[in-house]
Amino acid sequence: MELVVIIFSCVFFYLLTSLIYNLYFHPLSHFPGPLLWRAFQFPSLAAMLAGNLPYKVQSLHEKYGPIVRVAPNELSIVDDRAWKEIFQRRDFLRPPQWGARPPGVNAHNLVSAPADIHARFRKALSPAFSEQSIASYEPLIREYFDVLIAKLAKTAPDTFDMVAWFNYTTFDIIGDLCWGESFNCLASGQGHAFISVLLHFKAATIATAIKYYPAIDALIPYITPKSALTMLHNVFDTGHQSIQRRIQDEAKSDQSDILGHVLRYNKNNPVSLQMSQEEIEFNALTMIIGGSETLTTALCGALYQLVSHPSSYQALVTEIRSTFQSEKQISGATVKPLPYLNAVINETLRLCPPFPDLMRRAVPKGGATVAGHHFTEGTVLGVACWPMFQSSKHFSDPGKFAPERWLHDAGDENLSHNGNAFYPFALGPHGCIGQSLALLEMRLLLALLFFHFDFDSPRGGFDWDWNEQKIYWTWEKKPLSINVRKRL
Ligand code: HEM
Repeated sequence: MELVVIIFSCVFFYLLTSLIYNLYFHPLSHFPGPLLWRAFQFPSLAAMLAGNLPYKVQSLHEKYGPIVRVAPNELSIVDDRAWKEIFQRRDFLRPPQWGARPPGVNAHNLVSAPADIHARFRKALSPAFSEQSIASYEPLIREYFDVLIAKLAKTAPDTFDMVAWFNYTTFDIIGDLCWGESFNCLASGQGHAFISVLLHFKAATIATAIKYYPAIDALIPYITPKSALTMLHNVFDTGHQSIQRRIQDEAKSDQSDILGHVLRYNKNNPVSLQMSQEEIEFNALTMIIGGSETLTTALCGALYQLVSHPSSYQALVTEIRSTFQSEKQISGATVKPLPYLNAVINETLRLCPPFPDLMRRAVPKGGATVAGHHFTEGTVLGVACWPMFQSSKHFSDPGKFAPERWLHDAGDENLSHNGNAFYPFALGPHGCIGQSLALLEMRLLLALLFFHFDFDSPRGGFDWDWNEQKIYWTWEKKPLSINVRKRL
């Protein structure tokens, strides 16, 4: 009994002193935010685990202004200067809780790597993401898009869950580019068992939240169900075997895909600059996750918004069908300059950003000045696309889907955008490595779809709002039922 009293007293004393320190003596104590969030870590973690954090952070910015204290040592910033001041610096790294590696994995990936290893990875991967290389992937990408179009055309008019079909497409493509093997989802019309393991973002947020409590984190290896670890190891094993098969396949040695570029880079560089086999495997997995779910979100977002906004839908259809008389004319090069298509993509990435949540970085040694404030080493600064892109300081009528705001001759002075606030792919050394690939895929697929088909929603509108969906780093997407008809 006495021991219990001692333990409770210690916990109470610890919480009380933390509260007093965090509220009155912490270097961030003068920044505004709700009392419990300023005092303790758990409110922001609870919002994250409930799938509400970006929405909550947005409402806090509306109440408290451009800088909000969202945890004792963490600020969220919607001042547009923060993008460049944080993300263009190589020494601003993700806090340790956000770059953890799965149990049993020794290699780093782009997300977990310290600055020097990260720079080595980006150098080794850069040939695979040059404009020239991306253009060389187009025939492979086009093959998958043609399969998707054939599948839709086969039963159209019909209703499809486009979340599933976009998922099949993006996974097949990135699997082929990174592992030299497709997941064959499009051909089979079914998801791959492996994909559902990769898309356990909810579980990943739980694992991250636990990292904030080292005592509980230490117990994780003992309390994690064996089945979960087995599933994870199967994923790594599948990746290992696919990459081995690809390396040993003589016929594919000159193939232009992401893996091919990395293998050629290794061949032509000293060991100190190369990526090890384990590093290639872990990074390939990272790119498979980063290069599929993000694109699925963006494509679903575009379809959701266009079907919900008939005048924007019509403007896009007119642009595509008046530019192209035959499908053969549609290519990466011919879709790139289309103004309305690009405006739709920007507006989609603003209202349905594939990474809506806080991107956190720790202030490096020596401190740093961001958004006019000086911060000491270790302070965590976060920028989140959702509250940044929903801020009326940066976008007029921010909740409205209005691709016209991105056109030079919008004809509506009330629609504006602040380009300095808009980095849906982030920027700098940790910015999205796949940005050009993503833009190629989005432009090409949307152009092909709107060239071939007409779309609408089954009940004349969706009975749910995009931003009702929960967010676990990315959106937990509801099925997107769409009527697909061949164009008249
Ligand atoms: C619309 C599509 C996409 C969007 C909006 C997007 C957005 C982003 C953002 C915001 C980041 C920075 C995350 C952070 O700093 O925490 C990022 C990083 C990354 N993205 Fe993308 N992405 C997209 C597509 C892709 C594709 C197609 C790939 C394929 C390879 C990819 C691979 C990656 C990787 C590997 C990183 C980590 C980069 C690093 O830390 O050096 N992404 N992406």
